[in-house]
Amino acid sequence: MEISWEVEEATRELRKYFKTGRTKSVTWRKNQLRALLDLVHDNENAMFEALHQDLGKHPVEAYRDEIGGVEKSANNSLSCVEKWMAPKKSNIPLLFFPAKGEVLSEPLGVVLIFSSWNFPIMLALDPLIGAISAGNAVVIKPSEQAPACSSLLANIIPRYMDSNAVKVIEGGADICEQLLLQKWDKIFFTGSPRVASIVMSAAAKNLTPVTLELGGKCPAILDHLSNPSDFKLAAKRIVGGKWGPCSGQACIGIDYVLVEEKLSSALIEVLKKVIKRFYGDNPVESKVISRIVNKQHFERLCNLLKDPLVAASIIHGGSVDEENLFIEPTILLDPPLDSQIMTEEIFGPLLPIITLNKIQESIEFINSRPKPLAIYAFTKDDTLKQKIQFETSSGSVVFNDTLVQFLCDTLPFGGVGLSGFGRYHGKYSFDTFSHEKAVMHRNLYLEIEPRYPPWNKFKLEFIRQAYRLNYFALFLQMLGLKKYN
Ligand SMILES: NC(=O)c1ccc[n+]([C@@H]2O[C@H](COP(=O)([O-])OP(=O)(O)OC[C@H]3O[C@@H](n4cnc5c(N)ncnc54)[C@H](O)[C@@H]3O)[C@@H](O)[C@H]2O)c1
Repeated sequence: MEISWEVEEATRELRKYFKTGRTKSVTWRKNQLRALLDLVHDNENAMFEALHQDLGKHPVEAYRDEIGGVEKSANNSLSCVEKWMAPKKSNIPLLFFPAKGEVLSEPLGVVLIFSSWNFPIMLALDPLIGAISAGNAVVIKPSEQAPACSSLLANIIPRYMDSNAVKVIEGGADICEQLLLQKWDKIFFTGSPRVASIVMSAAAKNLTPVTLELGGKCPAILDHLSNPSDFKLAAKRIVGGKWGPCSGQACIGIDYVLVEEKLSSALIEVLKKVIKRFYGDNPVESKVISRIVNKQHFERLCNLLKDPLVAASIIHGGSVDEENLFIEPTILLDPPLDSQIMTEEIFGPLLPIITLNKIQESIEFINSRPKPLAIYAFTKDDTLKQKIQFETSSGSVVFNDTLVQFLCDTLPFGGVGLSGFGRYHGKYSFDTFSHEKAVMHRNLYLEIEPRYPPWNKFKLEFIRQAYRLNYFALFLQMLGLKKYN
């Protein structure tokens, strides 16, 4: 494959600049974070416009889910980066006495960030914050499926940030493939499992580490909530967690709801009322609900509804408007479990409700499917909470709310199994783009001869006792009777 001049030149320049060591200084990192904050501040309206153009996102939703989140994350990194960079002292076991140990976080080098179209600003700039905080040089490849945001980022990033170290390269699959032929020190990918496996195969050629932020089917479990106001609040949060972010086109949005059969009609009634309150009598005219990103995804979602058994399960909504790429908030009751809508990530405004005899069956239901990026559960039952926490596996678990984990910088964000691997946000982003280097300082005295050949029984016994003593010393340290160094 022919590599474009832009791709070759960009990676060559970044590598050369990274080698100068300038990106490693705390001053450079902080200046870049400040520049990013200026960029967001000065271009807020342009971002609102681009997000509206690509996805019909309302400015408040755009600020809540993207622009505000980036500001919050950059401010957090700005105030913590010096602390994160500082070498961390490490206890060294007595076995190695006399010695000192520390852990140094060093930048990985030149990194590549692929972002997705559904949060095109957030998913490009939030990993960038981690990458520059950790002192790396970066290429961002925004999603070509959100073209207004992609070209806005390509236009403004060089005007604010150190363009020797941060570059935006726009394009589709062809450019992605060219980028993947270059050597990177890390690839941070947000997108689908299909493309993730292409990325991982390419990365394997150079043993490049990858972080894969993927999606999946995130379930919401609704338990008995005897207090009617709890039930209503849970239903409201389910609406917020399904249609709130980008009209369901969100990796951590609710994909389907699990509820006991006897509660399903009450749930549907409340959901309908909340949908009406949020989006009005005629949601197609609503200015607060995002549009489907493009015709291809619109058709994909319409096809999910074409299966006659699925169509028969629609109990609310279902209307579509191709011209405006709009699909009404739609609720389906018990579509067949082997239909596409229940086997593939929906990534749109369709909400299947799956009824169970007992809510405890939700554990088995979830465990019989690929590991989701998030599990949401509305319950006050501690036993059920324990079962969900310890008997299922997912990127995150949230009790009695939805989506909030994404904005919480102190928690790691990432998937497991088919929903991806690696984590970011806050300090986790810094770690994702750093190598933790072990440093040990020893002195040139106190030589222990039994560690060297020629071997004999005495040396074996000496090493055995030295290792045991080491554990004894650790035991003393646990009791607070011994301090290393
Ligand atoms: N975990 C998360 O944080 C998160 C966030 C948003 C979306 N997602 C997931 O992303 C998916 C939807 O996003 P998408 O449609 O943008 O995904 P996608 O996999 O189609 O595209 C993601 C990125 O890969 C690039 N790409 C496309 N073809 C490529 C190729 N052949 N080689 C290399 N790169 C290529 C795209 O340009 C884009 O930048 C959903 O599965 C969703 O759950 C996950």
